[in-house]
Amino acid sequence: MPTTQRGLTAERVSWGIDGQLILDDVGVLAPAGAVTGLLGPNGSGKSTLLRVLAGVQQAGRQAASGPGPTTTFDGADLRALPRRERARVLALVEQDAGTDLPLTVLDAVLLGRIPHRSLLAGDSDADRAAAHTALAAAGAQELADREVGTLSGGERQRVHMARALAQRPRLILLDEPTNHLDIAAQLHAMRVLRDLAADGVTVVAALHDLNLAASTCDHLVLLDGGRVVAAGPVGEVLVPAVLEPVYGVRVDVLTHPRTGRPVLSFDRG
Ligand SMILES: Nc1ncnc2c1ncn2[C@@H]1O[C@H](COP(=O)(O)OP(=O)(O)OP(=O)(O)O)[C@@H](O)[C@H]1O
Repeated sequence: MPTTQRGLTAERVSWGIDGQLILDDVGVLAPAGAVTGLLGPNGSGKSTLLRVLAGVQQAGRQAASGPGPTTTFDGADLRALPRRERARVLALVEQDAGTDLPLTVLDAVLLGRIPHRSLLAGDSDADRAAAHTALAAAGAQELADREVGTLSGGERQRVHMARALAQRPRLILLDEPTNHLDIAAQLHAMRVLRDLAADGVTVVAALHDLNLAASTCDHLVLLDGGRVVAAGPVGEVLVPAVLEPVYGVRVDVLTHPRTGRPVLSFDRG
């Protein structure tokens, strides 16, 4: 039965390679207008899951019989959407997505506008305005004329974010969006994600920093070994009983004196 849930719903998602199951019967719910954090140790399957959700990698079937995987957004089957249509709905910001092309930052961000214009048309004034707005929102306006290949890791990260913002997606999937960013830039990036969510966008971000997740996310999905081991509100997932067996560290949870959100402290136990 089709779901009318607003946001992203994925069910029975599996993916494997060379006989090894990397994602094992994963289900994800990412509500619209919320920031969902995708957590898990190295190699737990976060990047693979984001790529499968984005349609870059095809989900496999868990069992030969029974229903196959589903990925729906606002009730529509994402995998059934033509590629161009899907690019109008969702943006994927991958980790360290490099380019060897001699592109300026502005041109790279303008690529985000392609799904929104007719196939033979060039960039319109509106496209360029959208690109500059996205660059400003991502804190990368001063980089507009630079060549992407000459940027630092953190500068490149902002450009990836700007390209996704220029796409004006209703669903944004980000793999480690704070990678390479200094602390002020990390907080800025998470603010951008919160603002998108406030505008009704469905935001899913793979994060390693559990304190950043604690301070920013509404909803969390925790992967371990390619399976979902916990999902729910921040206060239910970021607790020692859930985190300690997954990460193999001791966890203490304090309460932030101003925000009331959890603040985590770790040691090797
Ligand atoms: N194309 C591939 N070929 C072989 N193994 C793969 C492939 N893609 C992913 N894997 C393996 O699948 C597992 C999950 O990888 P994935 O990149 O999804 O994890 P992750 O949770 O994003 O990790 P990290 O936090 O280290 O970025 C890893 O063990 C990885 O080596």
